[in-house]
Amino acid sequence: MATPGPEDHHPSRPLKTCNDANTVTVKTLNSNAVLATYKKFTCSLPSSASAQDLRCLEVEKERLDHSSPRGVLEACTRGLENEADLENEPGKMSGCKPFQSISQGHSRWHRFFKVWKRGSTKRLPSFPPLVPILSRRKSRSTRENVENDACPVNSAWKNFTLNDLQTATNNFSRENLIGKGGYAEVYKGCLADGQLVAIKQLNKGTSDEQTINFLSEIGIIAHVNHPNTAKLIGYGVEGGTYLVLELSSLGSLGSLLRGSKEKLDWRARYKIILGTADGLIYLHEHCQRRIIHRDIKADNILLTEDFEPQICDFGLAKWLPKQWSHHHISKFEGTFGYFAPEYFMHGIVDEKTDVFSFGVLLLELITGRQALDDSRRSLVLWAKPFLDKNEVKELVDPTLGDNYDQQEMACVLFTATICVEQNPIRRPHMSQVIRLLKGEEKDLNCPKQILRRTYSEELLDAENYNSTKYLVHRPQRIALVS
Ligand SMILES: Nc1ncnc2c1ncn2[C@@H]1O[C@H](COP(=O)(O)OP(=O)(O)OP(=O)(O)O)[C@@H](O)[C@H]1O
Repeated sequence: MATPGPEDHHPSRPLKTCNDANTVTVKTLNSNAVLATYKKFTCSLPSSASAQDLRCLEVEKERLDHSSPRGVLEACTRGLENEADLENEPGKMSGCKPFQSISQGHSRWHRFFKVWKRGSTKRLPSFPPLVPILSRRKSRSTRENVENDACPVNSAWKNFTLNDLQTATNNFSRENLIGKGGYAEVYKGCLADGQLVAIKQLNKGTSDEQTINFLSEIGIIAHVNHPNTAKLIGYGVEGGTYLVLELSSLGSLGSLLRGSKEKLDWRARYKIILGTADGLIYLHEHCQRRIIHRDIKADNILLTEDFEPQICDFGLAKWLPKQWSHHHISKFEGTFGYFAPEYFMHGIVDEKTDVFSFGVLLLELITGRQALDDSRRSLVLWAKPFLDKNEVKELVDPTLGDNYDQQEMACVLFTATICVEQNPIRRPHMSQVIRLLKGEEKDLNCPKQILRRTYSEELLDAENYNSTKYLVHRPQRIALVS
């Protein structure tokens, strides 16, 4: 099976539209829906339900699941509504002032949550309301739970006024523009106390889309705290939606790889590789929630002055409840060149889709080439024949010359090879990846035997592999397809 390129189009897949050069959103075409009650949906999904219906179910599951960003935000909305209700009832709020840390921006947040809520309701035209309608007189303890456990707003974050942000960025001058993505423009800023920051202005799409992107990203970043993930300092909700992050002074790995690569010697590259792997292990395995980033790419790896990588852009990230083997999505977003085949072909999202993207990133760092070249050819397809024959000289970035540690290079090459395996089962988990990168995995020379240990030979046949088998052969976990 070939790695899908931008021109490939699976006959059963929806049409795709481009937001910018390489970032795509593929909109699902709605077919005739067979709608069932929620109960029916949860017991057995009707085979004739459209992708849109299934997406609706996914949204509702997320709303019910307080471990998902949408669930968290829904809980917040209820918290705010209840708070507002109680505020209208004199005496009910005594001694309890929820959301004090954001009181300044309260009405704005309240409006945000309303818009967000409207956004998600819009996607549920045919479903009965699934979230139990809570008593308008909720107990104080329930309200506190919502505040303490669910609200994504961290009290350490600062709520910046528009004036603060304008002053910091010289009124968002072009000279301060340091990055552009599919959803946002990023400006360098200097705060009143001298701290250098990156101010991400989410200004693409409709205002509802901006709100949803903002809340999705903030809902994930609230739970992320690792040396290799981007740090949020605060936010702004006046005159737009803004995230204020610590500035990574070297910018993105993508911009360094596209520019002159002198700075990127092998030591720096190997450090970036190990740090990014650590960040991903944290997201997948050690974070409070199981987070799939979904858009690992060179542009989303920021670098501090000493080349410490920081994974950024959690706009597409997903929380996966522990008991789900994977998530099945019907709206494709991400970046061509980094898509895992099962994501592109079947909409499957799990840790292994991030592992594939990480493998592409490794190839970029080894070769100095981009995930898609100027004629939009895939780096994976270019590299495969050389990887198979272990033709190191052909693969290694000419700007490195012979200035690299051969042992480290061998480990990185091998890891890249198995990370971009077509069959996700053959790919390692991130915790295996780090051991492979450091040369600590014992049986480095016969990895396929190690990786095969829990699955049948048949499943390892990439040619015959398909998503149905993938689901059927993972019975220990519930495959929730939405
Ligand atoms: N904290 C930061 N420090 C320095 N540069 C940054 C920072 N955050 C973002 N950037 C720059 O801005 C660019 C765009 O940022 P980001 O990827 O978060 O935007 P986006 O619109 O969400 O992108 P995408 O289209 O990938 O979703 C990055 O590639 C990087 O060059």
